[in-house]
Amino acid sequence: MTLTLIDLTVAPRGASPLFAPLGLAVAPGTVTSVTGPSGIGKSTLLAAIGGHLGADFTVRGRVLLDGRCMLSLPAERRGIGIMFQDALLFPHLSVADNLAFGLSPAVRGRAARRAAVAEALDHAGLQGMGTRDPATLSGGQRARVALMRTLLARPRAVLLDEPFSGLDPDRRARVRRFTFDAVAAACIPALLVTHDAEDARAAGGPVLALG
Ligand SMILES: Nc1ncnc2c1ncn2[C@@H]1O[C@H](COP(=O)(O)OP(=O)(O)OP(=O)(O)O)[C@@H](O)[C@H]1O
Repeated sequence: MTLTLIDLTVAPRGASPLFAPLGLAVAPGTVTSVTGPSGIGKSTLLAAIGGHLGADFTVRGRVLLDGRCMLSLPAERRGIGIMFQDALLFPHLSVADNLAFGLSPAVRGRAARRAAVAEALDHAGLQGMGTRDPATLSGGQRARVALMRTLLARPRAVLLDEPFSGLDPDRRARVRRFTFDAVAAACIPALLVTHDAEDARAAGGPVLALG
């Protein structure tokens, strides 16, 4: 699965485009970083790719996933996962139920779904914590649950919007490694919006500087 942007621009209705036309190919399992000054349109770019932009924006150009054009599809048919800064977990659901919520409907049957959630907990280093209330987890643990929840939906690409910015430097480095490894294991393309040069370096892929 490759994510390709061709001459992509996004403009608030009646205004000029936020950034010059973008061209980019993100290979499966790799992370391309998106940097740029505040307000240049990084989050708006991700929303446009994911299909979450309101009608007050005009998107031009093309977004392809394995050659298939995404822009005419609604968000739910694009299969593109998004993870935001301070990714929120549902406070009224246990950690395991938060993960189950993200799980793709393609995983059928109670036993298979339970096994998939247990595997995700294992992966996130949270064995035995499925019954916990998310509020009792550390910031790093919550970030890992949020990432696993995004990946359990089996997205065909993933967009990460400052997902590490709420974490202290030590946790940040560990969650970052975990995230990039998970993207590689899922073999899907990822875009990472970040203000942090260390994030971009650790991502290992090209850096797209807007503005
Ligand atoms: N509904 C809207 N109508 C017009 N302009 C908007 C609307 N929503 C956002 N904008 C503008 O679009 C621009 C891009 O915002 P966006 O949040 O994508 O920037 P960003 O690069 O992600 O910034 P930051 O790094 O601060 O998160 C901003 O200048 C913002 O003021």
